[in-house]
Amino acid sequence: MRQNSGDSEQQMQVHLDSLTKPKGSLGKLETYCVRMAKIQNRVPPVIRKKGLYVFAGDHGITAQGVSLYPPEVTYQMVINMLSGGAAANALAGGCGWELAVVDAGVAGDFPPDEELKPKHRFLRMKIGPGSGDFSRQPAMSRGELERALEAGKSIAGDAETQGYDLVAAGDMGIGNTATAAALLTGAGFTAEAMVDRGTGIDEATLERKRATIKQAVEFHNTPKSGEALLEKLGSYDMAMMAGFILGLSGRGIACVLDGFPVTAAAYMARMIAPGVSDYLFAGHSSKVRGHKPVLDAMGLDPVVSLDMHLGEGTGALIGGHVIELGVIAANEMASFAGAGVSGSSGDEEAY
Ligand SMILES: Cc1cc2ncn([C@H]3O[C@H](COP(=O)(O)O)[C@@H](O)[C@H]3O)c2cc1C
Ligand SMILES: O=C(O)c1cccnc1
Repeated sequence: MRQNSGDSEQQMQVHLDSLTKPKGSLGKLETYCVRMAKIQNRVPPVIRKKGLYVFAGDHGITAQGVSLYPPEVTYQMVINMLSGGAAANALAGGCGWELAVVDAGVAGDFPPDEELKPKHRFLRMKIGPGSGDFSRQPAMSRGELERALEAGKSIAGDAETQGYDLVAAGDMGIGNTATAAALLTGAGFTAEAMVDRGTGIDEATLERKRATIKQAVEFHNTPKSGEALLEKLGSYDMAMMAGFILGLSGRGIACVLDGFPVTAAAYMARMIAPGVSDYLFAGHSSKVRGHKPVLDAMGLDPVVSLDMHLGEGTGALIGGHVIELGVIAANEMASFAGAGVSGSSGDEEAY
């Protein structure tokens, strides 16, 4: 049922209260349904198709030794993901999501599709072969930033064309936890709170990563705008992700965020257009120390907290699955009247 006025939240709560369960007993699943109803302007909301977009790109900051893994893993993991072998493939399959891999800025040329034979859609949108090492130069030019944001917005259009009611953003890029920490430190969080072990660096490397990020943020002394931060301290994949989130505005599509890198990109998008918060969900809270404080600052309550720290959209898929279960309940449950079940004697919720 489509709503004509801004009453979809209230109508959704009335619908939930009419179902054969104690009032409010589906807890946060009800909150998710109410938010979905508002985003779709539809009571009850529907989730017909779901799409995960994994944004891949290389990060010049890896030259400073901030990751445990070599940068070529980004390219290799894109091939692995297109062949179906990554964690994102397993979880997307398990939760019924379609997956598309986006080459936003991987260093290295991929073979043509005839040779690659990708099992998933591969969106070739490379802005450049890896972003600049932001400890000594801007991550990208203003022109590249604009192209990355535009490409991301066009992917939001793709999501609508594909018929997705729910999308998720995932990341694949060695060094991206350093980039995320730099963006958020530049935005005003402390490096101490934002820099963590990523793929599992040791104490000495963590110390170097923290010092590198502090120095880079001071070096650029960037104005606190989403665009300026992405240009100086970001990366092609982060900028494209931010563009994707911005481009979802007004399309009635909800977006589930993944872990620390994706949330950093979303934070940049929110600095550019605060209204993006209206259609964002936090799929999970990752083990990276900075993730939860940033979600708190964005007013987002993570659906699950499973100590995951993988990326690729894996946490978003699990959180998105929980949201979907709420929507399924709202669509499939009988009402008190329909099932001939007696309603409550009062109006109050017990909890
Ligand atoms: C095999 C492999 C698969 C991954 N899938 C996601 N990431 C995640 O870990 C990386 C970020 O951590 P850091 O900033 O420490 O490099 C990114 O590639 C991110 O997508 C992976 C990392 C590896 C090694
Ligand atoms: O929080 C995440 O999503 C994350 C953490 C470590 C490495 N890659 C991603």
